[in-house]
Amino acid sequence: MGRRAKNKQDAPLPLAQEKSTGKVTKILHDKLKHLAVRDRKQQSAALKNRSKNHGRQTEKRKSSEAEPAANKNKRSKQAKESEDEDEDEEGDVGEAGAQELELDGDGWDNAPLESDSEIDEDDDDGSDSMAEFDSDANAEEQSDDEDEDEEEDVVSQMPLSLLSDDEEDDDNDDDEPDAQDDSDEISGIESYDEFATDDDDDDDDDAAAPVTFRDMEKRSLKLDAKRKQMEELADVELKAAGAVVDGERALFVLPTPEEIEAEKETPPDLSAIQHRIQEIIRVLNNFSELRTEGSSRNDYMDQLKRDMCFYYGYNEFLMDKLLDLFTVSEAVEFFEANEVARPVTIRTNTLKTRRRDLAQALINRGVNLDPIGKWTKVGLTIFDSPVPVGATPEYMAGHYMIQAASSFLPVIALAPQEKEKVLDMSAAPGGKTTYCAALMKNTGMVVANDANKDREKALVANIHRLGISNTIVCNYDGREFPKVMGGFDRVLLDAPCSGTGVISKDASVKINKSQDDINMLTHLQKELILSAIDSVNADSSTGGYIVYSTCSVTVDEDEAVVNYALSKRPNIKLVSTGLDFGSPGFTSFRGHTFHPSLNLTRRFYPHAHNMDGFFVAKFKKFSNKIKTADNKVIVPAGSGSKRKHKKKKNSN
Ligand SMILES: C[S@@+](CC[C@H](N)C(=O)[O-])C[C@H]1O[C@@H](n2cnc3c(N)ncnc32)[C@H](O)[C@@H]1O
Repeated sequence: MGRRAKNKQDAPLPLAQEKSTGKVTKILHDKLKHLAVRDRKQQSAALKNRSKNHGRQTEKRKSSEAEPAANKNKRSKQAKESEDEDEDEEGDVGEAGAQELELDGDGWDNAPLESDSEIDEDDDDGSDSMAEFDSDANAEEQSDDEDEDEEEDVVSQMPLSLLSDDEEDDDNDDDEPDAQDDSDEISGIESYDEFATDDDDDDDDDAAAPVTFRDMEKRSLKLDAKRKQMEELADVELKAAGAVVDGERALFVLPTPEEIEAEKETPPDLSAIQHRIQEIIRVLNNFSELRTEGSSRNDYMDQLKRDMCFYYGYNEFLMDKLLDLFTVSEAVEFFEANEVARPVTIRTNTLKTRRRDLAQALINRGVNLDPIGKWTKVGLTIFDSPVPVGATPEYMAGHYMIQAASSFLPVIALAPQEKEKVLDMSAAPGGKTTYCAALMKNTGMVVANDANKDREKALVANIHRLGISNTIVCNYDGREFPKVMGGFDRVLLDAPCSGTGVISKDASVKINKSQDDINMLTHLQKELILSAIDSVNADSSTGGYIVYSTCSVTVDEDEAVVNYALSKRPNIKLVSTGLDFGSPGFTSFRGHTFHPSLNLTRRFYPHAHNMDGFFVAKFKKFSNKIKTADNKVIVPAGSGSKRKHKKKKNSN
């Protein structure tokens, strides 16, 4: 993964290096770099081409193969995000969302990163002084630095003739190879010939490249022969697999009950089960044409569920829940994504440092990193690190928090402002509390509560390590809250949940959840959300917001809880989370209809967003009074900034 981050870079050298590098050396260095990049491009084109040829033949058989989906998704997403990040660091979502709503003032990210925005502007000047690099440029710069090391390795392994060729050819583009290219071919440098051939064949690469070769016809014949050979090979392979006969797929037939019984007696053949999963999905996706006589959709679904439970290790309850949520193909993507660890991400503690300084410090320790994405100015993805990320001097000094990318989202949505009074109702171990405190620049007050005293130890430790001084920790059941303390400008309820969004971190969720667990959790979540709402002061001049989040993807714990809150508290409404990615929440689900505004909530999935499964809803409380059905007006204790006690009339 680190290589990916390295490869994408084409940024200036880190300043330290540039300062100490003479002009001539730099030119030479740039040439070598150009050479190495070109060489790598050629090699990857060659590889791509080969697999393309082979892939075309096997595509039919493998069309529904979901195995690489999550990884591919992840790769392209990360690459895309990184590219986007390079292009524009200004368009922060939290900020944009807040502006759009005209509710959150400047947005969270302006506060700690004023300097960043200045830097962004300066960066556009094209100046290459260190002070003018924004954090992303810096991260990029470092990756580039590593890239150069890698490139030097590549260069050192290159044939001398090729090296000198590129040196001379420095200013030429790949699409304008010169006589030197030809002479290379003549002199029989095999690798060059091969690269050129592959390049030639690669649609994605520059189309002008092939015109440089003299014996095009010979090469073309050679290429045809190679292709034919590959086709034959692929055919043999496919026929051996019994999947293709004369270009058609063989009819997939469900195993009989006897065959299923016999299967149980033999050691499980995972690849056969995986193949059957794909075949059943293929049939289900084109049922009228591909079904076999006598087998119903339910027969296929039952077999599919059995196979997926076995193959991915889920219990039937969760399998059913997830198949309610996703199409079968998407469910497979979700399962696959859960088999892959999410990238390690960290959040810069802007109370102590800036992202670019942190990135530089970590890079100096050999850490390979990149900004998470353009939606955050404080997050970094760690691709690899020679030192444990939780034990660097920067970590110890509180310069960052190891925090899942998804865990940034509710705080971005909450957008706490300086000098506000904020409640984090279930705060331990404190990723979100400490982010709130940082956005508030250690002003105002954060009340960090959690019902679990043990977990609060980590919360307290993080608060100290990160240098947070505006936060108090308390240990109540959140349901007591409006009575304990109220009148908050904003409340975050990052609710206890089943964790179905974080299976890649905790695989036990696959088998240890039942409907009873979900029922218990949703009951608690519903009580907590009402407490959270009642703890907010609707008359707050800057706030009046509640954010509800879970790391679960079940509708029971997400939309259903939010819908419940809307029905019980007519003094609130859903507003935009300010997050411009994620899927909209469900407005109806399996026969249940939710309030149409549920589409303002956001869902995040590992297979779609390369982050933990997550749900975020943001409410605005517009009144402290609740009108009941029989027209009574109730003012729940804790809504206003001060609790009002009626004076008892003295009976004497
Ligand atoms: C999802 S975790 C919170 C993670 C935390 N917000 C963070 O970002 O680090 C849910 C938390 O809810 C706490 N919790 C469970 N029941 C609670 C209750 N009745 N009142 C308050 N907190 C509760 C758990 O102890 C757990 O720490």
